[in-house]
Amino acid sequence: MIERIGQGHLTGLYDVAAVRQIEQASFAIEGDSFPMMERAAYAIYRHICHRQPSTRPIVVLAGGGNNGGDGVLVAVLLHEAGFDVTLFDAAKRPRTGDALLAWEKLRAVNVPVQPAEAFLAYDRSAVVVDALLGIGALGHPSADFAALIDHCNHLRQSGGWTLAVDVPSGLNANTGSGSTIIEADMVVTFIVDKIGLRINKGPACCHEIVIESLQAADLDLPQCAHFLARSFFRTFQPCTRYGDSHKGTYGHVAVLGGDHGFGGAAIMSSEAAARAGAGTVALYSRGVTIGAALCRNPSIMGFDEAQGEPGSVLRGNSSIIVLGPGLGRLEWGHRLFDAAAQLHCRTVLDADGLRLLASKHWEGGELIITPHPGEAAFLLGISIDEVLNDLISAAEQLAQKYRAVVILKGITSVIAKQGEVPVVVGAPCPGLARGGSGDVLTGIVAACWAYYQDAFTAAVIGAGWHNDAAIKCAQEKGDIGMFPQELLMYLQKS
Ligand SMILES: NC(=O)C1=CN([C@@H]2O[C@H](COP(=O)(O)OP(=O)(O)OC[C@H]3O[C@@H](n4cnc5c(N)ncnc54)[C@H](OP(=O)(O)O)[C@@H]3O)[C@@H](O)[C@H]2O)[C@H](O)CC1
Ligand SMILES: [K+]
Repeated sequence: MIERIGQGHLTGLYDVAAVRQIEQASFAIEGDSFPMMERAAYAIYRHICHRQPSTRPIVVLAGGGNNGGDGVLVAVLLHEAGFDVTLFDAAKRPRTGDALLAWEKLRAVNVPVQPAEAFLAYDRSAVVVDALLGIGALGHPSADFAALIDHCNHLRQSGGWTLAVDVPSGLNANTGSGSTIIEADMVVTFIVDKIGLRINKGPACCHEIVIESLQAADLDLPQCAHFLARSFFRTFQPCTRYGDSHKGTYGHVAVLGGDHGFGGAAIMSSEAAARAGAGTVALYSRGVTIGAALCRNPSIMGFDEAQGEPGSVLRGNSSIIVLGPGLGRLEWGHRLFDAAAQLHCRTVLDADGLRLLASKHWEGGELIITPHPGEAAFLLGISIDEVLNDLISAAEQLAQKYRAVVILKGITSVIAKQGEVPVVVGAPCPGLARGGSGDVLTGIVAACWAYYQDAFTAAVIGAGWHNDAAIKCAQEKGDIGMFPQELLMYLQKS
């Protein structure tokens, strides 16, 4: 259980196997599977009516499976309501089961149908309903499907609007991976929220996700992860100050690092800890870095390495150490890493600190580690593709191997701890794709850990808060215009 986050804010993310189980249980209760397909189609139809003018042309791309079946029934509903709808048929073999029943309905009302290849010449600014592939897709889309997906994305770039049925075609609903994927303005996903929509490439292809439960059976199945939506930060202020508090109430963060050439990383991390509300923040670094840090932010305490040992910057063993930003891989960094381990304080470990963790045994305090997929691959001794193809498992393996709370960074981040359901946080923010974003994250997470005693809570709230502030910052400054340290000014903006 995560401190401060009510269960209502954490929603379940499921894999395809769980969806199939729920589907089968629902069909058994209802004694028929077609009514659920009809409810799916009606849900899509309602969203289109709500979002798009009835004068806009609508294209339905329908595959041969049940995802295509949903699309076929949507075309029927739209046609009956007077929309200008054309269905492009991408089935490669005769339809069967529910998909065939849907097709017979379409034939009965004479919806205009064209072969899928004709879509490649379609150039109107339309609403496209993507019903090519759903949770039954196997592997990458075939070449002809990939061409349809590319053309759909091209139309969207030129003013189209795309709604994906259940899953954007080309996206693996379990792993969030894919080569050619539909970019959907809206994804109407059925029964439960699916893990692949929320991790890896999923969030970048699903601009808005709506879950339609379709009155499915309510089974208590294991969740792959929980999801903490950004909306949590609309009402939750992570570093609330209380009237009767003092600086000691909010803990102490000590950033150790910033070797020659990398001073900025340690400066950003310490500044982030201060802005995120740690009671006191100290930076232990090279003299030149300390000078620059104090010029930027005199509220931190700067300790030149010439003045003493790293331990001198702690305030008792409840201090939080940040180790990694600007640590470097030279002898200086190695010494600092060994010295930090000896202090036995709770430690947030990132960047070069993770490289050292892979080669040295950590006998220090409790750890939060914050690898990106490349660092995770290195720490686990596997390839980056293996990490990306199962981010949840990679995060869990790291948590177990290093006995740490893990923030596996990506478009969204996966937070894992042994014995806890992993949590996915965040939403795409291209402005974060630059050096320094991770340094700022470590400072924010350290500050959160200084006032929430629980590491998992600090990691979840810290990672989500960093992402939320970054999105607000990018909205004002632009993805290219924002510097990582500038997101700190948005930590308290509602
Ligand atoms: N009543 C219900 O069953 C409901 C189903 N819903 C919707 O159904 C889909 C899942 O449907 P399913 O038929 O299991 O699978 P899909 O339609 O997603 O995919 C199967 C078809 O796709 C072809 N396929 C598979 N992989 C590829 C690929 N890599 N490239 C191209 N084509 C591919 C496959 O073709 P074959 O030649 O292999 O037969 C099938 O034609 C679910 O997502 C929902 O949308 C609703 O939940 C409502 C109730
Ligand atoms: K689809």
